[in-house]
Amino acid sequence: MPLIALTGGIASGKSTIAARLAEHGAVVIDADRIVRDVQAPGSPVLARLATEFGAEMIQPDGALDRARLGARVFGDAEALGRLNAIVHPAVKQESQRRFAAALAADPAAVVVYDVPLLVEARVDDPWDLIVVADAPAAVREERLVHDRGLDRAEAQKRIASQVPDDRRREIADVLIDTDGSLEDTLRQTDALWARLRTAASA
Ligand SMILES: CC(C)(COP(=O)(O)OP(=O)(O)OC[C@H]1O[C@@H](n2cnc3c(N)ncnc32)[C@H](O)[C@@H]1O)[C@@H](O)C(=O)NCCC(=O)NCCS
Ligand SMILES: Nc1ncnc2c1ncn2[C@@H]1O[C@H](COP(=O)(O)OP(=O)(O)OP(=O)(O)O)[C@@H](O)[C@H]1O
Repeated sequence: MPLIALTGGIASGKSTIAARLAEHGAVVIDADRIVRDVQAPGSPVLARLATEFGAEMIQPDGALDRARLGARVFGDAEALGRLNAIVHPAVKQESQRRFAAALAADPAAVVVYDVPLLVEARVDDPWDLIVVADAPAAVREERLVHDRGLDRAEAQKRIASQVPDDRRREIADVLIDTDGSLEDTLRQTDALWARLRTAASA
């Protein structure tokens, strides 16, 4: 089972690449999805977040107030570090459980882990291949403002909460340039899939 890490800064196009790989047959495991699952109402992670950041971080329906916690941590490195220390171990454990489940279901599966914070949190794991979606920070900032409706200061804080682009490029086995058209990104993704298929049958 090849285990592939797909990383990139916020709004670099990871989801676009992951969706295309899934169409080809890859099993995609999404770290942002796991984050939400381990923070579900009633979870131990959510209880620790309330202790650390205040009960007002929990909404009346029991769910995490994501906008409120985001406003608290992005732009405050110390608070972000405390958030990461609570959430990341649970995400690591759950992701490894999902990799094992994918392997058990199909030993030949190509498993792709869509993970924004690879350099920051998981670079030393035993990946067979590291794929990096790469678009300049200025382009990603525009996408956050125009496509996702973040205000500019918020977008800049999120980008600044992650390592700079060159740190991701340094660890890339495959770099997908996501600064062009969507068709360009899909073409590069198809080429990656062809490479994975060839490696699997060799
Ligand atoms: C702070 C929270 C509640 C904000 O939630 P929100 O719904 O606004 O954002 P969402 O979770 O969808 O994340 C969107 C993007 O923000 C970036 N981001 C999220 N968390 C972080 C972080 N701790 N450091 C840097 N960038 C981050 C990623 O690029 C991610 O894809 C949430 O992001 C969170 O709990 N983050 C901590 C867990 C984490 O590190 N997640 C990143 C992947 S493991
Ligand atoms: N060449 C391109 N490749 C990929 N995405 C592009 C491209 N041009 C524009 N986009 C747009 O950029 C946005 C990238 O968002 P996407 O959700 O794929 O990024 P992401 O890396 O998964 O973000 P996040 O870290 O927030 O999960 C999408 O709205 C997509 O349509």
